[in-house]
Amino acid sequence: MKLAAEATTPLTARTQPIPDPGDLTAHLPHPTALAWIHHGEGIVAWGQTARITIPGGPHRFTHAARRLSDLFAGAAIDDPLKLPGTGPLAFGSFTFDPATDGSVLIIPRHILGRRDGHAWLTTIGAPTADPLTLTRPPAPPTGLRWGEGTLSAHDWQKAVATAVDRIQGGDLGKTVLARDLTVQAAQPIDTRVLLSRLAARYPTCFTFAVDRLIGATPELLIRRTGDRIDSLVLAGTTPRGTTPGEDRERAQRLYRSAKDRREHAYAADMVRQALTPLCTDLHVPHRPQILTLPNVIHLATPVHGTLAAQHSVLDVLAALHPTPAVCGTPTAPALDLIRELEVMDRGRYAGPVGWIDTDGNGEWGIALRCAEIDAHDPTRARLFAGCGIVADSDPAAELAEAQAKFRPMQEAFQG
Ligand SMILES: C=C(O[C@H]1C=CC=C(C(=O)O)[C@@H]1O)C(=O)O
Repeated sequence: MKLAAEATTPLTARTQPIPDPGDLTAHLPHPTALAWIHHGEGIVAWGQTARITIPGGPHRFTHAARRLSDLFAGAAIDDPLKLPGTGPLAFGSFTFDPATDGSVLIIPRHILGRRDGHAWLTTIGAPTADPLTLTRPPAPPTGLRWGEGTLSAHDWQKAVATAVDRIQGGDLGKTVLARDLTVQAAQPIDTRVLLSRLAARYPTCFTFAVDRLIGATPELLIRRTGDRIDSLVLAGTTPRGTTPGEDRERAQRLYRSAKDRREHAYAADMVRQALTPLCTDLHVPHRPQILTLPNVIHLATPVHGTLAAQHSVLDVLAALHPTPAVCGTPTAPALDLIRELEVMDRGRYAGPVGWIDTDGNGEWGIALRCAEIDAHDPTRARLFAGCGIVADSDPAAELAEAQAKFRPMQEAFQG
């Protein structure tokens, strides 16, 4: 496996407690930013001390973990706080398809964090004068032009109908089909504006940015804090209603829908199976809960467990990804059908996104409700949304669901 890294060796890192900075996104000095924010807490970062690019392959998480621990190994760390997210860490984002290149881990130069009444600034490498000074004020995107992505709405519904036929024919139980939209802005897109809008409007989601991929995902793939792990499995969705009464009625219909409960059970069962061998105890409720977001209502299963051994958060990711929430079940035929019917490369959409520290702790979501800014043209981006497809899925209803899932990012662009 070929890994590219560029680093100051050996790594030095200093974490300093600081007064509460308030809104984390307001302190990002550059349009390119790294972020993981939940309920206004978390970490934002900028600059690059090291970058590990990870090619596709079956052992990509293991190899990424090994390369990262080589970089962290000789580090001289001054961290009086020793909290999750203090000290040096890497942000990461992996491609959805295990076979594709494009996964990345980035050790930033500066990290600003706030959590549980603490706030801190970590500098990796030589100290610099006042890293919290804005060098360029954020500029909202203007002159937006929207376009259909790889498949038109009509062709995507045809793909959904084909998937339903294959599922009814017995090839598989569930797949997940996604589509993309494109947006063109008049100027290079400033990540900070999108981040601050998403974090303010979707505080219960995990607002993230890693290497041009930005979004606010409701789905926590895995959080590892010492030997404790948490996950929030989502699958089964209905768009929000327009009144509280309609919301209640939609939530009840979702909860009672055999189709959505089956779609959800595939995902919750797989997470239980994947985590059981890694844990001494694992709690997966038998019935899902209702999770209401500003745009959609989901079926949700919160999972908690205790790890049996020293597995890093990347080891746990390797066991989980891709879950049926984004791929389907069984995994191999579901992935083949996605490759055949979507006709696009998902890139890092629906892949794991998050951060990992030197102890192997971290928080990783599934990169949903997101956009990827073009690597070669920073005025362009692609938005993604997908839906679980089972034997009785209706293409028109899935299209409406995908449109509701595009809303957070579309509105983040629009203001
Ligand atoms: C694939 C997506 O959502 C997944 C997560 C939650 C609910 C889903 C659903 O009900 O289809 C999907 O499995 C997406 O938002 O692009």
